[in-house]
This record gives sequence, C-alpha cells and structure tokens, in this order.
Amino acid sequence: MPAPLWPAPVAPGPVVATVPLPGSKSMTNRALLLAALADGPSTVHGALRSRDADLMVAALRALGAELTSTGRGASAADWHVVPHAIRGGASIDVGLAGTVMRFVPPVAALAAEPVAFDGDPQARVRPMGPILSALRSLGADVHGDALPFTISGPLTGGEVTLDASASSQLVSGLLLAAPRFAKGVIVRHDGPPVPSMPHIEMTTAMLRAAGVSVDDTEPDIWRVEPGPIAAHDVTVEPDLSNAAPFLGAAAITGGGVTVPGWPEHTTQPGDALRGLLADMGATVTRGPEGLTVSGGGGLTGIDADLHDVGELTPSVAALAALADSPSTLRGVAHLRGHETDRLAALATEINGLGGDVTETEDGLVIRPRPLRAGVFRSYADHRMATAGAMIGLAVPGVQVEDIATTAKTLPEFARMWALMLGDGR
Ligand SMILES: O=C(O)C1=C[C@@H](OP(=O)(O)O)[C@@H](O)[C@H](O)C1
Ligand SMILES: C=C(OP(=O)(O)O)C(=O)O
Repeated sequence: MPAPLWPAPVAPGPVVATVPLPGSKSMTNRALLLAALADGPSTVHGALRSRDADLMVAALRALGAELTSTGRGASAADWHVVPHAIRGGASIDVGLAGTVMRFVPPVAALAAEPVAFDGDPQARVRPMGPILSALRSLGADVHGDALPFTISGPLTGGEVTLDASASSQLVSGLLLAAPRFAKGVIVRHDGPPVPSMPHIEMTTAMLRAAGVSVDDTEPDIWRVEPGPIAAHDVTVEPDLSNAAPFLGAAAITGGGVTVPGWPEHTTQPGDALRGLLADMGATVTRGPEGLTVSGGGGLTGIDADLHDVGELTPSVAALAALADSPSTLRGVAHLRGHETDRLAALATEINGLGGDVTETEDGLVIRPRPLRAGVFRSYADHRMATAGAMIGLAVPGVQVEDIATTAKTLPEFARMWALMLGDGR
C-alpha cells in the first residue's frame, strides 16, 4: 500500500515561534546503553521517546537490563535503569537505527549465548562489515557480515584495526561497551577520514563522565581501559539536529524561531547550525530564552564541507534549493549508507519539483530554480521527510510521502510543525 501523502503547509507569513525540542537521539541511546552496563542503577532524565530510542530500550531489556520510565509527554521520558548481567538467547530488532545496529552488538558479545540481530529491509544494506569483523578479531563468534547476523561471546577485547570511513558509529559502538571487555580495547582506524567526529567525541565524553579512562590523544586511535562504568544520573540535551528544520523555517520565511535550552558547550554536531545558517544569511543570536535564528535578508547559497555534520545535509540541501545562489555540499559520501542513499534521494526529489541538483562523488551541487507542486518521497528517512516539509513552506502544493517516518527521532514532528505555523509562542 503506498504511504499516505501529507500536504506540506505553506507558511502563511514569516514564522515566529518558540520550539522546545525533545532529547537528542544520539545522547539518549548512549546514555541508556551506558546505564545498562553500569555498576548500579542510574536515571536518564529528559530522554527522547521515538522509534530509535524505543528500539534501544527493547534491545537492552532483551539483554537483561531493567528499564522503567516515567513519561514526560509523547516524546520524552525519564528512565530508571537497573543493570543486570548481560544475557544472550535473544532476538533484537534494530529497525533502521544506526545507533542500535552498531552500539548493541558489542554489548551482546558480552554474553555466551547467541543473540540474533535483524532490522528493516533498508537496514540490511547499511555498513556493518567493519564492526562485525572487529568483534570477531576481539574474540566474538559472529555469523554474517551485514544484517541479519548472529553474535555470541564472551569476547576478550584487545587491539583491533578497522576502516571506519563509512560511519563513525563503527568506532563508537566498539568504545561504548569496551570498559566491560576483559582487556578493554585499542581501536585503530585505517582508511579515508572518519566522518561525524563530533559523535565520537560525544562517545568519549560520555564514557569519561561515567569514570572510564579513554585515551584519544593520537589521531585515529582510541584506547579504553577495562573497568567499571559508574552509575550516574544524566540529563539529555535537546536534539540540535532536529532543530534544523525549525530554525531553517525562520531563515526560509524571514521570521524568527527560538529553540530553548541550547547548550553553551556540546558535542552535538547540530551546534554547527549556528555557523551554517549565519553563512546562508540568517542572524543567529543566543539569549536567556535560547538560540534564535532570524531571517529576512534572503538566503544565500554556500560551499560547505559537511563531513563532520553529515546528518544536517538534508536540511541544508532544502535551504540551498530555496536560496538565491548555488551551493556545493561536499565531504558526505558516507550519506549513501544512511537511512537511504541521501545524495541520490535529495537530488531525485528536489529535481522532481523542478530543481537543478547534481550528485558529485561526495556531495551535491544545488542550483536554485523556481520549484513547483509535486510529491516529495521520503524513502523511510526522517530527514528526507523534514526536508520536504521545509521546501513546502515556500512552494505551494508539495506533498510529503510518509511524514510518519519522522517517528524515527521526532514522533511529534507534524504536530510541532503545525504549532510552529500557528501562533507558536
Ligand atoms: O553516533 C551517532 O549517534 C550518530 C553518528 C552519525 O553517524 P555516521 O557517522 O554514520 O554519519 C550520525 O549521522 C547519526 O545520525 C548519529
Ligand atoms: C544517520 C542518521 O541516523 P542513524 O542513527 O540511523 O545512523 C540520522 O539520524 O541522520
């Protein structure tokens, strides 16, 4: 059955709104996993509730951890996590969540009994080979080189070299569980540059906050000492990558959008939105009420290397398609292994509305053209769906296929978008 079409609302005028955002997917799933491996009970405050977070909760429960939540509305929760010995004999659904498919197998490898992993059809083509080979060489028994696969341990840990150029999560996954490996881990990357380095810094920062000794002083080498992961309470920051469509709405319509609780210092790559939106002509200010982006002076194209902040690409591409000069987005070849081949998907869908986008080996060249009504397909990719919504603010008659796919990280997206376009404040 074809997915329903969502008529993307056109902005009735400059969008003026304050948009509180639920917790970061990346921090939520790291915090829950570390809590499940810790030396006592912890609470994760302000965690995201979404498909990816729910899949992480289900995976950790299947491996023996006890997680109970106090709801905080549709997309937020406080989780009380009680760790228990990791046990296998389970089947785990990773959905389309990179954080579940790369972070949970090293945890499963702590158990002797086999654990089976599978996910959505599109998950079966996402890069897994390097982390599965690494786990094999660290002592796990692994059947398969991609989803579906089965893994059993217990692994011992030690030194391993892998090519993590396809995804930073291949490194983060090994590091997060490593304190619990008998020998810890030394991970060496050998290959083209690792993308999304801020996400690896998020991993090392959260490990250190749990008392783990991590040495990342040499480029492309990470050493994690074996030892306890300290139980501690964590408060998750708002999801700054999910701020992109909302802040972008201010830039597109010449309005002003505020996101409360924008952290002063953060490892989230979404913080790069401040510079990217300013480079495209918006005014970015920080005040006690949060981070505010104001538009009004038009949108300028940019030449940007998004290698470190690849997950912002769909939103930046949507802005670029509506700008008044061409843009070149580079450094994001790894996006071909995200939820879908995002470079192909963005070029196809923007061109389907009359745009002029060409794919390069590692990015996109976007020449703005007057766009027209049409269907914008989302390919089960939450960030494609929100990119379509952004274009629809300025182009009447855009219909986004399967807006519900935003549930991966922001189940309330359509309602929040409508609220932003209403009186907002
Ligand atoms: O570790 C994480 O939480 C993430 C790392 C990045 O993955 P890649 O390095 O595969 O781009 C990012 O794109 C993804 O959305 C979340
Ligand atoms: C690439 C993304 O997700 P995942 O965690 O599934 O890799 C993303 O959210 O943009």
